Amino acid sequence: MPRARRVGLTGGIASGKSTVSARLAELGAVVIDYDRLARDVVEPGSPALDQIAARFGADVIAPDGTLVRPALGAIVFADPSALKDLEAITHPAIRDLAAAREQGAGPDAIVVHDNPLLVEMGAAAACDVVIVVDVPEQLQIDRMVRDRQMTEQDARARIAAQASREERLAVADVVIENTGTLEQLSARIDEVWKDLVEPSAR
Ligand SMILES: CC(C)(COP(=O)(O)OP(=O)(O)OC[C@H]1O[C@@H](n2cnc3c(N)ncnc32)[C@H](O)[C@@H]1O)[C@@H](O)C(=O)NCCC(=O)NCCS
Ligand SMILES: Nc1ncnc2c1ncn2[C@@H]1O[C@H](COP(=O)(O)OP(=O)(O)OP(=O)(O)O)[C@@H](O)[C@H]1O
Repeated sequence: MPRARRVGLTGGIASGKSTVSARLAELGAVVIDYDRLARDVVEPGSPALDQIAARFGADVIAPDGTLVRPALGAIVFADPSALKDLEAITHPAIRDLAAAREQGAGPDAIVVHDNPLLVEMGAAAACDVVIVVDVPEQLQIDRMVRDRQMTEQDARARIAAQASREERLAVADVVIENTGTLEQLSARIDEVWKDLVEPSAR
């Protein structure tokens, strides 16, 4: 197997993707953070933000012109058709920005697409290697409630809006099980990185 260039990194909400991608960046990967891109495409003055205001109303725009993320989140994670509309507005711009970032990486770079919706966006097949960070649902919920002050109901609504564990695992080339300590996670990432840089027979 040739050395990977485009690596997809995914996992359910609060599975530990950002922790994994931060370590991969330290090891030398160029990381494209899709949650970050999703913020960039709705900056004040962007076409996407104008479309969001037209679809969801003035209540989701603050007086300073920025998106009120909790207000929009409350709408879309309670209503699948509203979420679909939001994604139809933002995902094309997110895809374009990701392609430009990848283009800008050097020819020898290992580019990690850190995308919570890699499976949902149909982007897994275009990756050389797909890494899935996997945790049981209850651990996702515990982390969201503990670290993000979310209610259990909000946490469950976000999980319900995403692909299932099984759907993600079905496209995984590498699974990082994140049920242990941060030290164990770090050691596992180093092992995975070694295999990305110098692939053994996979
Ligand atoms: C609804 C919004 C405003 C809520 O913002 P908020 O600050 O509360 O959450 P944030 O954007 O930081 O996302 C946190 C996590 O929620 C989950 N999540 C975000 N968007 C989605 C979605 N469309 N479907 C399922 N889960 C999602 C992801 O696990 C993500 O890591 C925001 O999530 C958004 O604009 N989503 C649509 C864009 C998108 O699909 N982003 C995901 C990366 S492509
Ligand atoms: N093995 C672990 N042990 C303890 N805490 C962990 C472990 N892995 C991750 N965490 C913590 O869990 C929280 C969620 O992790 P992280 O932000 O990396 O998840 P994520 O998948 O990127 O979430 P999101 O989908 O919202 O972007 C963070 O506070 C992180 O420090």
